[in-house]
Order: sequence, then structure tokens, then C-alpha cells
Amino acid sequence: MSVQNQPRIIGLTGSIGMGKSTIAEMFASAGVPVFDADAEVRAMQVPQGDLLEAIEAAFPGSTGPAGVDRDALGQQVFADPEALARLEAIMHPAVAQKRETFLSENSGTSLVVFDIPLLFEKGGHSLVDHIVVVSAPADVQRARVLARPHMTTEKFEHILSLQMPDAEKRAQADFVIDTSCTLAETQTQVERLIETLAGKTL
Ligand SMILES: CC(C)(COP(=O)(O)OP(=O)(O)OC[C@H]1O[C@@H](n2cnc3c(N)ncnc32)[C@H](O)[C@@H]1O)[C@@H](O)C(=O)NCCC(=O)NCCS
Ligand SMILES: Nc1ncnc2c1ncn2[C@@H]1O[C@H](COP(=O)(O)OP(=O)(O)OP(=O)(O)O)[C@@H](O)[C@H]1O
Repeated sequence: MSVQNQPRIIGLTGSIGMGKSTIAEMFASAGVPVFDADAEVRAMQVPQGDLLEAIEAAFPGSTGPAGVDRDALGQQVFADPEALARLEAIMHPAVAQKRETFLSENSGTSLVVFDIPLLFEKGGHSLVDHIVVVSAPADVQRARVLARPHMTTEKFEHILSLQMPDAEKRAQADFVIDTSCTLAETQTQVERLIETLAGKTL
């Protein structure tokens, strides 16, 4: 939670394919600094990335000249809860450290966003002041995800089963942004939300 001289923190989350990354970009273009947990994960998995060695040690053969082979590692860990927990134990403390650095770099700002896909699942909701859940009807979500390369119905359904159901996320949200409308309409929802939160006292 924010303390004096710390920015107010918006926790931005949502299940696979709901439009969270798109909304995060809208916050960033409105001038609100965004901490992107997924981008930090990816940055630590490229060649020379901070965690390449640790990942190779835990998952032999999962890295190469192009860094972590995310498709292959994804297939392995999404199929095996113990392996996923092992990967998370490597990634999450490192992401937490990057988040602290981001906060100290933005200590003069009034509002920041933590874009964290697994905000509820991993207890990150206790770190933030306002929870924003990005949501869309299940059929819209499914169509978006199945249109992605390397995605199958089985993989989509399995990832969904690892995530808290959308209805539960919405029930715990302070604000819900619906993305089943046009991008322009979503943009308006984001701008209104920033106005609301900028004027709000905790
Ligand atoms: C396993 C990896 C390599 C697969 O990469 P890939 O590019 O194939 O998939 P991507 O990252 O786009 O994830 C696809 C979907 O799965 C979800 N997902 C990712 N990690 C997890 C997880 N640990 N538990 C549940 N869902 C997850 C994402 O939110 C997304 O909706 C990658 O997801 C990873 O390194 N995950 C572990 C780190 C992590 O927990 N990240 C979450 C943010 S801290
Ligand atoms: N009104 C809308 N708001 C947001 N996204 C929309 C909207 N209409 C269509 N889309 C499209 O839906 C897709 C949402 O993908 P996005 O990567 O933002 O989802 P995500 O929730 O971050 O997914 P993941 O959890 O898998 O990373 C994008 O291709 C985006 O252009």
C-alpha cells in the first residue's frame, strides 16, 4: 500500500486475452507509469537475461542462443503443477525486486500502474491501492485467444483452469473495464478512470 511520498498504486489485472496489455498501453500513453510484470519476466529470459542460468539449471535444455524457448517451457510447466511452481519460485522474487526499483524510480509521481496478470492468484492485490480488472464475455475472450499463434483449445482451457475465474476477479475489483466494445470506447473508460483516481483520496 502507498505511504507518504509514494505514488498511489493501481493494480491492473485480468484473465488471459481480456485486453489487459492493451489497457496498460492506454495508461502509459496517458502518462501514467506502468510496471509490466510480463515484460520484466521476458527481459530476464532473453540471451544475457538475469535468470537464464537459473532457468537452464532448473529446466535443462529449455534455453538456447535465443534465450528461453518460451513455447517449449510453457508446454512443460503448464502441464505440470510442480514444474510451474518451480519456475514461479525463480521468477517471482526477481519480479518483486524489479517492482521495488520501479517504485523508487517513480517516487515523485502521484499514480502508477502495476500490470500483473496473476495479481489475485499470487497475492499481489495486497500491494496495491486500487484494483482494476479488465474483463470481457467468455466468448470474446475465447475468440481472441484462439486467434493467437501456437494456441490450441486445450492449452487455452488449461491456462484458464490455472487462473481465478473472471467472475471472482470482477467481484473483488474496485473498478472493472469492459473490453467487449470498441478500442475508442475502452480508451474513454480508461481516461475517466484516471480522472476519478487522480481526484480520489485514500
Ligand atoms: C511459462 C512461460 C515461459 C510461457 O510463456 P508463453 O509466451 O508461452 O505464454 P505467456 O507468458 O504469454 O502466458 C500465456 C498465459 O498464461 C498465463 N500465465 C503465465 N504464467 C502463468 C502462471 N504461472 N500461472 C497461471 N497462468 C500463467 C499468462 O497470464 C497468460 O494469460 C511464461 O509464461 C513464464 O515464464 N511464466 C512464469 C512467470 C510468471 O509466473 N509470470 C506471471 C507474471 S509475474
Ligand atoms: N475494446 C477493446 N479493448 C481492449 N482490447 C481489445 C478491444 N477490442 C479488441 N481488442 C483486442 O483484444 C486483444 C487483447 O489482447 P491483450 O494482449 O491486450 O490481452 P491480455 O489480457 O493482455 O492477454 P494475456 O493475459 O494473454 O497477455 C488485442 O488484440 C486487442 O486489440
